Amino acid sequence: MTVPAPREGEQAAAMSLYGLVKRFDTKLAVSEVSLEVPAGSFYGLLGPNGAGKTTTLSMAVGLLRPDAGRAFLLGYDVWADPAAAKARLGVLPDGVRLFDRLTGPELLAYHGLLRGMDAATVDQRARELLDVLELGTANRTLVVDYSAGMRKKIGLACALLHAPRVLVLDEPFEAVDPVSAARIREILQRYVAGGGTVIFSSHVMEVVERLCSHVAIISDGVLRLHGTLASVRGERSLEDVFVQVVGGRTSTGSELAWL
Ligand SMILES: Nc1ncnc2c1ncn2[C@@H]1O[C@H](COP(=O)(O)OP(=O)(O)OP(=O)(O)O)[C@@H](O)[C@H]1O
Repeated sequence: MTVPAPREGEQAAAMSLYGLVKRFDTKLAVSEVSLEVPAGSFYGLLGPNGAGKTTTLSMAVGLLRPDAGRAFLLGYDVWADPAAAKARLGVLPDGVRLFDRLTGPELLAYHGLLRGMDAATVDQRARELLDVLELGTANRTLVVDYSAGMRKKIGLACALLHAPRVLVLDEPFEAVDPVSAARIREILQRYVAGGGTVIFSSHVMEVVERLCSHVAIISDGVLRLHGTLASVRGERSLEDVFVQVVGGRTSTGSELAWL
């Protein structure tokens, strides 16, 4: 496939995807997904379970090699020039695979070293992140012993540590308590107001409706709708649009009658 070369740097879209395809055996998980995420947007990727959100985002950030298509991050080819792309990117991956035999501060220090940051900056930012995300009291706990929500939060801290230009977050609010969710929303809103771009996947319409400037809806590996929140939603609620686009089985009223 011929792909127009996106502009690099300041003028580039935060993320450009061209015809991404991924197949697992006979299952076509992602089918020709193309998407442009404007710099400075708060972009929500919506879809039902198994729609292909994680697979798409994994290919977009260089964690899963596409069968076809290309992904650009701020104009840098994620697969051909991974160092340039990944230097500008923070990722909270699905399932948050972490080096979990470390404490939170150790994990952040390790991430900082991998990113080539100086120790004093890492130390100062790590302290702030642990404090803001209310992980400071668990400083001596190994990440392996963290709860699911705490793992999400330390994963987010790792993604933020090097102050990336673009954040890609897989279900950042999943398993997180309401107080922490509010804190995370606040951090992300401030980050976008400061010029950053957030792309995140979610099932929660209310969160997407509250935060996002743009949304995309994916189902069965196909991008069904995308654009600004206002253009996708129109006069309806996002949930109505989602249900209409994604479809789903209609209740007969007699299911699970034995229950
Ligand atoms: N490693 C894998 N091997 C085989 N099939 C896979 C693999 N990863 C994903 N799939 C399949 O690809 C499809 C898309 O999965 P994906 O995890 O991208 O969906 P999702 O939209 O993130 O779902 P959820 O909201 O439930 O997390 C699903 O049918 C899933 O079973």
